[in-house]
Amino acid sequence: MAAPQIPNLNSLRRGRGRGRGIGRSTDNGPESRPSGKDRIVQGTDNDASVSRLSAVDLGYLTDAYATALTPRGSATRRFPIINRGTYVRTTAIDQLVTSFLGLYTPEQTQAKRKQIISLGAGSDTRVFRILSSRQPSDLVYHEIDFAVNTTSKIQAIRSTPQLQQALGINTPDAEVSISEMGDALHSPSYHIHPVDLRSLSVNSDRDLSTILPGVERELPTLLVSECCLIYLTPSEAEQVVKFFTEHLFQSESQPTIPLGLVLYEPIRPDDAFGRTMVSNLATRGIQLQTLHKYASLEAQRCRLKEQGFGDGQAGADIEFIWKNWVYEEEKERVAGLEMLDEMEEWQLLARHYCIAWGWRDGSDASVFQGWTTLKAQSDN
Ligand SMILES: C[S@@+](CC[C@H](N)C(=O)[O-])C[C@H]1O[C@@H](n2cnc3c(N)ncnc32)[C@H](O)[C@@H]1O
Repeated sequence: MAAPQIPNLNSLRRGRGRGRGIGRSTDNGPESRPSGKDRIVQGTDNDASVSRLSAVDLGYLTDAYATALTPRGSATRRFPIINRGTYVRTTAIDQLVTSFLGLYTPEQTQAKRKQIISLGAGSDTRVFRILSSRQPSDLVYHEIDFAVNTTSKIQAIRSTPQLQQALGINTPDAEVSISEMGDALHSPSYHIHPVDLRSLSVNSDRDLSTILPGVERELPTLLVSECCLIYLTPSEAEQVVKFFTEHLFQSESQPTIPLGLVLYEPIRPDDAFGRTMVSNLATRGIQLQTLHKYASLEAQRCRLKEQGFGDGQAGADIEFIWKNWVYEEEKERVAGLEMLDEMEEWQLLARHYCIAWGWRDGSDASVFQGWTTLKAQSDN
């Protein structure tokens, strides 16, 4: 990239960016005029970042980037059961992601490049944790969210050298561009897209490179929906997944690309705890729209199979993962951080959230090999 096009992240201001052809992001469907419901959904990211910071501050998680990505003044100590839930959810998804990425060898980065696309990434810190440990990068990481949330994230990146360093974009010659509106960011290993997922349609006649610039259609790819698709209607959520399985990563001219999906979402809405969970969220205007359709682990596995991940589907609730994925020593460490005397409440809460994962091997069965060894839950 020629020097005059390289923006300085510290001095860039809204509206002065000189992005490489990244225009104003007004063409992404329903988000141009956010409804009240959309605003509430966008605001759920705040809850997620505050919970993450609470778990970090108390020693559950190590995450050097959580403070920079939580709105100033909003740090709050969560209840012990919430902190433990955040710990299990984060470390379990980390485990799935690490297994997908495989061992890091700086010499072979080009040969083994992979791609992650995080749906509704909000202020998630995973990209900073991963890229800071894989330089030079063997990974292209994409994050999609509403423009309001991508703009805040980009503002945090602009004002925090530590975040820029993690992304490898802290040097004067770094190839990075930010859109005029300050809502899209593109660099060799990291892209932030201000896109309403509901605008991703298999019937779109738009040039794919303009919808999600930087996506490499030939790389083994992992989609992550950490509490995101649940806010869409069942048909919208299905359309989003189809966009990737049938449109972006499927073409007659290339062998099928290895593709996986990791979901984290609530389940079991129909028992007493589930009903209370749903009605508590409803009082805040939050509706978990796919919850009844994918109400059990079995329903999640069927969903994955039907929606293009035919080579493997598995899932487990958070309680199962705590019991079966966390080593005894680590359990003791975590249990020692805070008194958790509401054991029954923890179990109830943890049984109402799950992680489900599914994949198709495509041209390379080794990509998701590691997932076959993870302990999954066979019941409902
Ligand atoms: C509960 S937050 C989770 C954030 C992040 N994945 C995490 O776990 O920390 C849900 C996120 O999904 C995003 N989201 C929900 N519906 C979306 C849509 N239609 N398009 C883009 N992003 C969406 C919200 O804006 C929000 O940032």
